[in-house]
Amino acid sequence: MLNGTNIFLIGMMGAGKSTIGKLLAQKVHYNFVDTDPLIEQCAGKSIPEIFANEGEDSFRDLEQQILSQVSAYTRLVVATGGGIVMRSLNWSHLHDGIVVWIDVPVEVLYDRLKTESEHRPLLQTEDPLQRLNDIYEQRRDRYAQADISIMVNANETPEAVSDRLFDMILNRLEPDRLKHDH
Ligand SMILES: Nc1ncnc2c1ncn2[C@@H]1O[C@H](COP(=O)(O)OP(=O)(O)OP(=O)(O)O)[C@@H](O)[C@H]1O
Ligand SMILES: O=C(O)C1=C[C@@H](O)[C@@H](O)[C@H](O)C1
Ligand SMILES: [Mg+2]
Repeated sequence: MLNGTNIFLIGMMGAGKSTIGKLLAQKVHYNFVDTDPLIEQCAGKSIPEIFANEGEDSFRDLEQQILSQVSAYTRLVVATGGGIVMRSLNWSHLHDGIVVWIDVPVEVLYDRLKTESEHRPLLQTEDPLQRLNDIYEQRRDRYAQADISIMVNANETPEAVSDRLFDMILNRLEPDRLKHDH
């Protein structure tokens, strides 16, 4: 049904790409990969260290390289970094697969991230909520280029999101599936 086509999860930091990606991979019997830890392994340092020592452009170069390598494989659910959508070249790889935007209100993102914001270099600022709003505005049009958008509210568990997403993917691939069920 999926024919090995990769599924790429995009969206803001804290949207749940890594959490939901693992659950979705189990449901579709795919392997799960996450570009952020792959970048850390490749660089031999943490993302905050890469940002601090080499700067964001170097991080984005590594991100582009890892995405290109990952895209050579099939049967993957790929959790991406929140900023991967901003390089146009990355879209040539993303569009080889099914792209899913996990869209979460900025206030919910802020609630989730405020206890672990030290791991997100882009939130090292006086007003992280404002910063999240600014980033969302800058990226919204790119995220909206996804094949599937799923809006997630504050009360929906990762399991519920992955169940709903699974149905959305099946319905996109086989729009008549529900009719055949009856
Ligand atoms: N549906 C959800 N409900 C409640 N908490 C969630 C949900 N999804 C994710 N979380 C929590 O939010 C935090 C961020 O989730 P996660 O790391 O999966 O986001 P991400 O999109 O991969 O972020 P990043 O781009 O920074 O890697 C984690 O603590 C996770 O447990
Ligand atoms: O939104 C972003 O630009 C980022 C999100 C994280 O996944 C990491 O890729 C990194 O912290 C940058
Ligand atoms: Mg992640």
